Amino acid sequence: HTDREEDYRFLHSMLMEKKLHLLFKIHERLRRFEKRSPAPVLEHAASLASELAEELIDQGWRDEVKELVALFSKPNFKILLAVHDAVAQRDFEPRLPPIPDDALEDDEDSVKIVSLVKTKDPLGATIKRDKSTGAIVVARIMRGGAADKSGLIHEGDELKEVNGVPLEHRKPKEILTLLTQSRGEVTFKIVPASSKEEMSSKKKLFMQALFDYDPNDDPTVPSKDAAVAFKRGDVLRIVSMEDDTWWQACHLGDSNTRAGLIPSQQLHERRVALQRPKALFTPRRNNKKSDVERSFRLGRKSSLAREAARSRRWSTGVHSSICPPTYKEVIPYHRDPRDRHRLVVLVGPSGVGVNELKRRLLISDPDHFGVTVPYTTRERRRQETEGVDYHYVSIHKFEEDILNHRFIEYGRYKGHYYGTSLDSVHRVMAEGKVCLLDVHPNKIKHVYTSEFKPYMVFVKPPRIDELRLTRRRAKFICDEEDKTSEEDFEDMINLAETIESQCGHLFDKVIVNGDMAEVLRELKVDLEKVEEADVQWIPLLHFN
Ligand SMILES: Nc1ncnc2c1ncn2[C@@H]1O[C@H](COP(=O)(O)OP(=O)(O)OP(=O)(O)O)[C@@H](O)[C@H]1O
Repeated sequence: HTDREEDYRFLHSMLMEKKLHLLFKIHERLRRFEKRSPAPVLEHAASLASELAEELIDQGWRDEVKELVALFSKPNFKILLAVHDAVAQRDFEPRLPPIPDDALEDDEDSVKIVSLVKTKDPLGATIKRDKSTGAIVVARIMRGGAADKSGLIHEGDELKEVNGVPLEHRKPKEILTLLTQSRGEVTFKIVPASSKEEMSSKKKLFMQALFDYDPNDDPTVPSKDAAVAFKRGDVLRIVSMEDDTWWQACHLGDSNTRAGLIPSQQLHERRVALQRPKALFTPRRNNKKSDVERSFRLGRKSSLAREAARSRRWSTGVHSSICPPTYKEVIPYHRDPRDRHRLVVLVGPSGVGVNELKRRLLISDPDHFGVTVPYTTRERRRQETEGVDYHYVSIHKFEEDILNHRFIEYGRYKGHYYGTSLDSVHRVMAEGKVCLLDVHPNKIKHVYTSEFKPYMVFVKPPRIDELRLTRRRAKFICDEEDKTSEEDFEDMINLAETIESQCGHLFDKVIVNGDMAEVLRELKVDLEKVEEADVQWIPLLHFN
């Protein structure tokens, strides 16, 4: 922040600078071309240009020819072509030195000399001491790393020397130091493993991480440099599952194609099991009244509906097998613009603000978003409209639909049925809109299908102090009577924990509903990103 005029003037002149605009243009072009992965057509553009210039001189002196020859002679253009050729010839890659003479004198005919050039990246290999023979062997080769790319070092190979230093009687730690300290060319003397089967898995396997992992916080990782950090929701391409404890994976969206170590599902499950299981939490209070299910309404609550919402509490019986979230197998989905939008499902503990978020999203873009119209058996009120507020049906019809499994969920309140039917979701989707639906965690399975390909959003309360502050402030602004008690806030937080621990693996996005404006913005940006993404990641489960 500044008030100084000269700063403004500087900023203004910088933003008006033609060079800056050109840089942006180049940046945009590069981004566009990057997606096409262009390959050079020829490797000697510079010499071609000079040959052409010479020939053109003999072609007479038409204006176009003159212009072209002048262009060819410009230093900028020449440099551009030289850079092009360097890239095309991959001239930037380091050159390997000749093989040392003494290597050829070795009488062990099975010994192999391998020279690799080490950049600042690690070599992409881990070593261990073979317990039976005492030899130093290559334990793992990271897919895509320098060692792997060379194709010359394999798992199980015995390392005899590094840069002429014999490794006999050396500890793996000492060898690691030797390797880390070496820069540029590194020469290995290797006894190749007798026979090693290459892992050849034609099928690509993608896993979405359901937890955050940072190798820097993990004292048990075999090599921090060789490991891959990731966040919940990131997609990893698994390249090897041979090892029970450490898988190898590439981080998608990362320009680095080198594979690294990630904890296997088994390892992470074991680690979580050693921690105190949160899922065994029992809520402090019993539910006040019967579990009158969902609020089948959209707009601001009428006093009656508010009363219903207060008496209603999510059932804590969120039944699903308790297994810690690790990875979820996903497959790429390229949405055709003619395809229906994915269903957006919002889940959260009662009172967290699921309906409020849904309502605001809808208001923000009613042409894009749509919500289902609930069914009810109660009488239509004077100000209500059929098909807008509710679909009014008879008890007989409602019960028939229950038997025919037409409801995603339904409940009874003051003797009347209320419910959301699958048909109403279809209707919104058929209009070409993004259908926003809120469901009880127990009912997720009804919409967790390949047809709906739901994008699951978990709406979570913020920490108690922020929850208290935001809710009370909102009540104050709306001049509403504040009946939300401290216990309600605590229940909400506890229930959110239960839902997350039991259904966390189903959620694509977790959003903390603190400041409403901020949350709305975040959710909109997220939903836009999902829609615009070239590839969306859908759980394989949807297709089973
Ligand atoms: N971020 C927020 N800041 C302030 N107040 C909020 C926020 N989110 C929701 N609220 C308020 O909290 C109350 C409960 O929200 P809402 O009705 O959307 O909850 P819900 O999750 O749909 O619960 P229920 O299923 O019980 O209706 C409403 O008065 C709403 O305006």
